[in-house]
Amino acid sequence: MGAMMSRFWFMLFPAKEYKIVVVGLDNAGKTTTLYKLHLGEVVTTNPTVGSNVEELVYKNIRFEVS
Ligand SMILES: Nc1nc2c(ncn2[C@@H]2O[C@H](COP(=O)(O)OP(=O)(O)OP(=O)(O)O)[C@@H](O)[C@H]2O)c(=O)[nH]1
Ligand SMILES: [Mg+2]
Repeated sequence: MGAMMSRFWFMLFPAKEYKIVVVGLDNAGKTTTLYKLHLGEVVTTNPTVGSNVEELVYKNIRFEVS
């Protein structure tokens, strides 16, 4: 029921979408910040090879953060 209501809500009021690219020096905390926003907790990280991409939803706004 909740999932159906949620789908109906997003059909009526589609989420705005933004793409955000986070850049910074090595070891600056980019991955830590991304996963804190995504998971709500501080995770143990390793130096990123390539990039991390996650989708976050905040106040009906969808962010693709990489
Ligand atoms: N003290 C402190 N340490 C942090 C903070 N944010 C991240 N760190 C630590 O800094 C180190 C590097 O964090 P990452 O998130 O991996 O940094 P990054 O910018 O993604 O690094 P690269 O992927 O190598 O470019 C980790 O040991 C984190 O635990 C912070 O706000 N305070
Ligand atoms: Mg990283």
